[in-house]
Amino acid sequence: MSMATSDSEFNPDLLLAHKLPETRSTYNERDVAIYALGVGACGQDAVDSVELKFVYHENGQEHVQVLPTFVSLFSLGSLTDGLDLPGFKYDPSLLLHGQQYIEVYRPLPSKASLINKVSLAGLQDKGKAAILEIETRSYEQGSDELLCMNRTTVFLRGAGGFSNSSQPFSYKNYPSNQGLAVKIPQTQPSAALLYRLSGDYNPLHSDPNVAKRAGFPRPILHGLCTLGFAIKAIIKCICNGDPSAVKTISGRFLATVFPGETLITEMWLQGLRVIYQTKVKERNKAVLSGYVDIRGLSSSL
Ligand SMILES: CCCCCCCCCCCCC/C=C/C(=O)SCCNC(=O)CCNC(=O)[C@H](O)C(C)(C)COP(=O)(O)OP(=O)(O)OC[C@H]1O[C@@H](n2cnc3c(N)ncnc32)[C@H](O)[C@@H]1OP(=O)(O)O
Repeated sequence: MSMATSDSEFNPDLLLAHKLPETRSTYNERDVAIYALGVGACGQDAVDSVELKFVYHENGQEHVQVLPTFVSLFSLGSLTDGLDLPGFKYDPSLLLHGQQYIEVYRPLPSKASLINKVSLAGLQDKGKAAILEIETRSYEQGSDELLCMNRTTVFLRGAGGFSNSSQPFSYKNYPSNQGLAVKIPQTQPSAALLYRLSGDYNPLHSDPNVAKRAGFPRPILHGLCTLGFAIKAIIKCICNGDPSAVKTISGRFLATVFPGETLITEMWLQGLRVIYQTKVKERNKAVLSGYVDIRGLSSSL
């Protein structure tokens, strides 16, 4: 099935000039802790000395620390209701999260109100699919300080072929240049049901009938949940548990994960870049790969 518009309807100039609406995000210490639990913090040990600070702080919840992948939630506001892009049609039930790129400019406060400025960062025609990239820059309300940036790549199955020409349409407004093995605890069968409470209520992750219509035998795990598990493991193993060491996160979702599967993340340190790959143990299948740039190395490594 192709949801692409006909060539005459597709006008790249119109699409690239299209302004996307700003969104707002407000969160507090409770949201921070629910997110951390959703990506498995303290999942194996309720008093884990590295992970407890993401969920509870002895000096009060205002001191709870925020995992860097928490910022990925700020990109959802513009995406969950669907985007209205002129001359571009797609079937939302066939959408998959393809990649996520994150820059964190300073550690996030335990509660904040943010203004998210959203723009179209890329669009590619891959024939059988279209790839759409949405950039979200999040500013703290009041100080107007830029805290973080997310670039979300959505893989729209069946929406390719819209630029019927010898050179398929490809637009990107950003530069293209942007062994240690660790076992991450098995995800719980309820992992997606807990993670959705952080704000991504897409029924693909909870409703068996919606999952079947999208071509899956059962609901699949959120890509950003898998990313949260992987980056948390890197913080634990490479950053000595310090979430503020993380500067940039990049990940591509290679294959779907089903809640309850065991995730194993392998990581390799190259200077201040950690290259990582996450596999599902039961199927020996790579499901996520990417890199994390860190600010420095702790002396205990
Ligand atoms: C208009 C959009 C509005 C959005 C509205 C609602 C959005 C809601 C919120 C947004 C967040 C997204 C929703 C969240 C959903 C999920 O979490 S889904 C779960 C996480 N994701 C996955 O499980 C996906 C796992 N990956 C796959 O299943 C496959 O990799 C794939 C994406 C289906 C692609 O496989 P395949 O069709 O076999 O592709 P290829 O033939 O290998 O490659 C074709 C070209 O596409 C490029 N490519 C391949 N994979 C990706 C990828 N993950 N990201 C980006 N690009 C990819 C590949 O390089 C090929 O390009 P060329 O080399 O140029 O040919």
